[in-house]
Amino acid sequence: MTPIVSVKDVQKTYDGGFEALKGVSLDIRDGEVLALLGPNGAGKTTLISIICGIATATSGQVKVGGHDTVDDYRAARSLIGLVPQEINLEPFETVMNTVTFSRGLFGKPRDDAHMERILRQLSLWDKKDAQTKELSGGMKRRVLIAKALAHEPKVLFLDEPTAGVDVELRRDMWETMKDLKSHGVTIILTTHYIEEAELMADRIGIIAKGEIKLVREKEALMAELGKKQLVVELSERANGIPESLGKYDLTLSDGGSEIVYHYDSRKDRTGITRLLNDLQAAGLQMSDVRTEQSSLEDIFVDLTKGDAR
Ligand SMILES: Nc1ncnc2c1ncn2[C@@H]1O[C@H](COP(=O)(O)OP(=O)(O)OP(=O)(O)O)[C@@H](O)[C@H]1O
Repeated sequence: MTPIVSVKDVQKTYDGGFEALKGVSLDIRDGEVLALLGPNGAGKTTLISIICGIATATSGQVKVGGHDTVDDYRAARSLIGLVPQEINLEPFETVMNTVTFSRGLFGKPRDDAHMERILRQLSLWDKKDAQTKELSGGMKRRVLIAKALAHEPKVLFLDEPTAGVDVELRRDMWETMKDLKSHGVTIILTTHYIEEAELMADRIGIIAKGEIKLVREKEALMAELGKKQLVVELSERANGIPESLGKYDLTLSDGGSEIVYHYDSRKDRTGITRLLNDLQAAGLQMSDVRTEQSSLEDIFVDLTKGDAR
């Protein structure tokens, strides 16, 4: 399937000489929710700004729906809705006018039915005549989404939609995102919250120091969570793994005082009982046994260690 957004070798050096993106390539699939996780200053906003045509790449190419974001800016931009991090609404304007105006900016004809549909979908219909300054923080964020959807884009970028919002509002936002996805909108969301990525995303991308470190199906990452390690502490250091234990996935660690067994905890037979018997039969004395599990958080911390700027 042709990706709805294709990013190829995008590099960005800001005027001061700082390299914020170091050759990023990424394909976004039609209809998916992709969560971009990364520490502060990783380059998430820079990447989104380049895709949306707000910033220019120093080199590389971005296409949206097959349209080059530089050569064919208008066509590419009209397929994109952007919900920024900051709330930037006209305080004295009504919700309806705010959203209608956004549609007009894209040269789209007035469409009252579409306006009603998105305002209802975002639970803002009751507030259509209210001035934006009269709205709660959560409603203002939903108005930003309505604005971004006003011109019927195919792809919606949400830059940290739930940063600094309370738990209840975060849940509301998640419901809104699920609803939009069910209506076929492709969603790219940047977040610091691993829980949010786990809950919302079809795929998870990890970005750090201007580089994409990993893009994986969430299910595959979850399967990774199923991978566990059994660490067997030995009473005496071993020089190597005995040949009789060659059939197990074992590594020797901590200078030979631990044997680590990698296994899949979701399987019916983990092989642990057999391994412990075989260790004993091989003459290895065990002093302790513990299990360890890798989580998305571990993977994230591992990949982005020391990368926050
Ligand atoms: N206009 C600019 N001029 C110079 N440097 C900039 C500019 N905008 C961003 N940067 C730098 O580029 C890097 C990436 O910034 P960016 O805003 O893309 O990160 P981010 O991943 O979105 O971070 P956060 O999670 O804090 O929003 C940072 O080191 C930032 O200081």
